[in-house]
Amino acid sequence: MNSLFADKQPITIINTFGEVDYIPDFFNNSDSDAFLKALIEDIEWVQEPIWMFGKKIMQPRLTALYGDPYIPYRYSGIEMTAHNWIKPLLRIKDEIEAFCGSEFSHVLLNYYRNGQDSMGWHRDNEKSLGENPLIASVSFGIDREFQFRKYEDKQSKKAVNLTHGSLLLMKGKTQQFWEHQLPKSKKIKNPRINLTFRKILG
Ligand SMILES: O=C(O)CCC(=O)C(=O)O
Ligand SMILES: [Fe+2]
Repeated sequence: MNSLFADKQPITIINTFGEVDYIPDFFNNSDSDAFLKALIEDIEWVQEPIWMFGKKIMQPRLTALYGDPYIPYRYSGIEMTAHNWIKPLLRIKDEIEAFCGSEFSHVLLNYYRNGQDSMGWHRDNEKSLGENPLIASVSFGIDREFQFRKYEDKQSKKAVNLTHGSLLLMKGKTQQFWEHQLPKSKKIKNPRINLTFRKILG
């Protein structure tokens, strides 16, 4: 690992059938506060419809896609065209790339306005991400519980509390063998933003 990051020791969340590492304080508190504010204000948030069991419903969160604007990206049946990078996203991307030692082409952003907003069980296993994608997930705002379960043994579960300024790395065969979700939480009144950096293979 890059020695600049010697103080950022990952915690292992999953180490069978894939690898998931967690770095709670990847960004310090004041940078994280500034990123949360800038992203809420500057990102072009939209609420997209999705088809569920033949019915059109609105996603329970706001989303946006930034990255190379010439590569279209399909996600849960929606074709999204990326907005071009903006400054705060490039600052976050640079830090994550230096830490991971790999590059990303896109970031998918999710804005959970409060505990009623959520994301259901899924895998990020689109063909365009390749066999064993590295997905780098950054969180700002209120803590939310993030859950994993084995795709073929849904009783086998793991959970991690994703805190303000944290980085979660999903690697190797994780997207093949594990699903993940961000469940609703009635008590939570505050917003959270999540960024998943991905590399779309052209
Ligand atoms: O909000 C999160 O922590 C998860 C987001 C996610 O799984 C995704 O964007 O694919
Ligand atoms: Fe995901």
